[in-house]
Amino acid sequence: MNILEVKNLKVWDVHSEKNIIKNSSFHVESGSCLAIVGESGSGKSVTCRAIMRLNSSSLHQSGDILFKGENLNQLSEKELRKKRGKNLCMILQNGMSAFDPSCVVGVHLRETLAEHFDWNRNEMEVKMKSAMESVMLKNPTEIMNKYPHQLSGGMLQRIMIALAVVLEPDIIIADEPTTALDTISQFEVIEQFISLRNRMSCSIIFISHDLGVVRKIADEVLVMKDGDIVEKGTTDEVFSDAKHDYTKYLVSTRLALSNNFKRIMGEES
Ligand SMILES: Nc1ncnc2c1ncn2[C@@H]1O[C@H](COP(=O)(O)OP(=O)(O)OP(=O)(O)O)[C@@H](O)[C@H]1O
Repeated sequence: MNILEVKNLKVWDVHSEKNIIKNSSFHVESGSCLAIVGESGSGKSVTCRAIMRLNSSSLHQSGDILFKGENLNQLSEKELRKKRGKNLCMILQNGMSAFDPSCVVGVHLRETLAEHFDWNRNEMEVKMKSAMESVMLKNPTEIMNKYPHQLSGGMLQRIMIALAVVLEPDIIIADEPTTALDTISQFEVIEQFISLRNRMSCSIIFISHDLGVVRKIADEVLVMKDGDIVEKGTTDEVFSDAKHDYTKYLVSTRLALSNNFKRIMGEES
């Protein structure tokens, strides 16, 4: 069953009249992970933000975004707000931008949970603590009393994943969630995504430049170039039998890069 079906999505800039997403159609199966790959500027983030209807107001969009059969493109902003977080949850590149810098993270977490659940403060803290421990964050109480700038990028990403564990969304959209992290934190955050996938039955849309990670985490891959989907298929198909020249190029150059990286790190290629 498809949890999300995007049909004929078009996004354009009303000022420049540039077509950013030309005519995209794809689906996400329940419980599966779809990776979106493609060069910088190909339209990966705009596609994901269009699903959540979070693009800036100068970008207009048309088409159908069917979430469990309901067209998100036709909901009012108020109706959609109820779905963001609880049904569709977005984890961004930079954890710092997701948190309010003026309050400790516990306040932000409680405010988010209060929008969706009737839990009292104690119930919220118990659930958040257990979720934070499950993503290997030690001392959750201490962390909840810190401001975002007092925590590392990797910790903030893991707090976002812990929040997703508590919210139990149907779909998590992760837009290059490890780009801003150092190699060790990247590895830890990816491990948490894989464990999240295994524990929860949620679906994931995962944008990444790292084809090594995509190969590890995704069931299906969608390749974008200049606002078009040039290829889609299962991860095995795309990596072993790419049809489009651009995908072949991407797979050969990116895997060569990651093999080189492994060699530098002293690992087998
Ligand atoms: N608010 C905006 N107004 C106008 N153009 C935009 C806006 N946001 C994105 N774009 C343009 O849309 C195109 C696609 O951008 P997008 O951020 O989706 O690329 P991307 O594939 O996610 O790239 P990256 O991998 O670098 O994040 C780019 O040409 C970008 O300049």
